[in-house]
Amino acid sequence: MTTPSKIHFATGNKKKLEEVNAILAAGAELPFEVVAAKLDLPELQGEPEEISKEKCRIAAKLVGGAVMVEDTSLCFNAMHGLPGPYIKWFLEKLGHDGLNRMLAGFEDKSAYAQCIFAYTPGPDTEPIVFVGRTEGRIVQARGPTDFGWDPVFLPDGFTDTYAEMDKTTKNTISHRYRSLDKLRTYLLSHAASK
Ligand SMILES: O=c1nc[nH]c2c1ncn2[C@H]1C[C@H](O)[C@@H](COP(=O)(O)OP(=O)(O)OP(=O)(O)O)O1
Ligand SMILES: [Mg+2]
Repeated sequence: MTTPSKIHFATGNKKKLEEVNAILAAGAELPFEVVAAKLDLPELQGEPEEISKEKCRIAAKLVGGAVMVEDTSLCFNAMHGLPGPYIKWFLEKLGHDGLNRMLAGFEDKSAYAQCIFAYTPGPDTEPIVFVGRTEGRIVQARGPTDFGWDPVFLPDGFTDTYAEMDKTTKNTISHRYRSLDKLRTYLLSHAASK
């Protein structure tokens, strides 16, 4: 289906919106407009791809048009991918120190950040998903604490945590960048020819 001229990015998270805007602004000019829709979307459970799709269906009904949403997971390999999509509650209840303590009994501190964008051109179309992952490990909190679990995630190949690094660096290596870049490529390839 041809990419519409206007797509809503539905989220309740200001920091996500800032990153999405920055990532899109750093790329080629887009033949469509992305507008923010501040929605309080439910925290669903299940497989991450299904969560993103269902979130997208709900948002598309609310907005009544083309929508993109994303759901972000933080997955501990020692725990076979948990907390995964439930990281929001673990972070809220346990804090950065508690996330480290969860891994105290394990040698393996490796983890990956995963973002799954889901997009639909409208409420009657099945959403499609784009998975982006960044591998790393869980460390003691370092850096500003203004965005979620950024202080405890050290991406592989870096000495700075997500929180410590420049925003522009995070936005070229992050789970969110990798997922959104795939969605952008898809949307561009389906745009009406100019
Ligand atoms: O890059 C990130 N760096 C650090 N923390 C992050 C990041 N991205 C999401 N997060 C946090 C927010 C929430 O505690 C959980 C994901 O839950 P998630 O449902 O996807 O986000 P949310 O409820 O804040 O916003 P939304 O309205 O889009 O669902 O991880
Ligand atoms: Mg959420």
